[in-house]
Amino acid sequence: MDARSATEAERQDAGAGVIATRGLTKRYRGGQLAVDGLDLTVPAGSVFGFLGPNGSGKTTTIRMLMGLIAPTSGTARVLGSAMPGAARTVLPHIGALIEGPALYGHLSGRDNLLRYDAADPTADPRTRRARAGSALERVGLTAAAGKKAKAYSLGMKQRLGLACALLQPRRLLVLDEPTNGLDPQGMREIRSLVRELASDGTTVFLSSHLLDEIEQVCTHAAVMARGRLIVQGAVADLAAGARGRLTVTTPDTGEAARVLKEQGAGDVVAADDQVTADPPERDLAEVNAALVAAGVRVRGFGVERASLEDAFVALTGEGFDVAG
Ligand SMILES: Nc1ncnc2c1ncn2[C@@H]1O[C@H](COP(=O)(O)OP(=O)(O)OP(=O)(O)O)[C@@H](O)[C@H]1O
Repeated sequence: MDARSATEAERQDAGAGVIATRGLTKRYRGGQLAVDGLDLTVPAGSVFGFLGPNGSGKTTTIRMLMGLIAPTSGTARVLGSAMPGAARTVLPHIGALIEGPALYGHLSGRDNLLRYDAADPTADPRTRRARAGSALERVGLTAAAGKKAKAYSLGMKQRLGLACALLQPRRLLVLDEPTNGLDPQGMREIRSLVRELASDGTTVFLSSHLLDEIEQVCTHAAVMARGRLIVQGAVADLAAGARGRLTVTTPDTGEAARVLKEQGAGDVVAADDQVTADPPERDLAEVNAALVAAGVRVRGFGVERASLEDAFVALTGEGFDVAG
């Protein structure tokens, strides 16, 4: 693949997907089926969110994609080549941040990068400092480059890990839970950095157990539950596949709840001055009219835009509930 020109490589990615797995399965030695028949297609140029509760198989999948462990069965193609066989030629095109960056606490941010770069036999030593400088710039660490890494906040460490991944031009970035353990400010910083990195056309594959994170950052997503793929596609399409909640604002919540149930609404929940429900399969104007006819003082009536969470609940019949 080294012989291919960049445009040829991009054309190939666009056709087959930057990542494409077929029937990818991993059963650990203890018998645990961690990933079960996964068919995943990651389009070129997407920011692809790999979403699932803890233990759903995300890390195991990423480790197979990176050639760190072999699948029990099925195939994984990354940048057009079969893994784990092609790991040596494929991995140089991938920037990865998996399970937190391995940093030397006693070295400065810049020296960590220089050391990381020096471990890459293809990296020209004459341009090393310039590479480190521009990677620091991209992740916003120039001002803190001289500080020891052990004095960095978690968010700064994560950004330094990203800088390592960005030392060379990459066609694909793979980030495993990049905001895990960060405070809200740190999360915001990493999210906006990911958006920025993607804006030049680099495909970004990131895992998360946070639904709203995926909605905020990603163009595409795949949802995992218990090792299986529940759904994948463009985030806008996934959310559109589910109906949002009907919300009625009224002081007469008891009567409103009764009428909504009578009209066929599901999961009716009354609280303070609002009743929410899964909308019934009928013209909502009729539902509104029925409320008014029953004497309910309707002060607000509408269906909220469906979120990815609604889609997940609709698809699995479960809440997207994660412990930690
Ligand atoms: N090395 C291993 N040996 C045996 N079982 C494992 C191993 N690694 C993971 N598992 C099991 O495989 C399942 C999937 O784990 P995995 O780490 O891939 O999920 P995950 O979605 O990445 O979750 P998390 O966000 O908690 O890392 C879990 O039930 C886990 O306990």
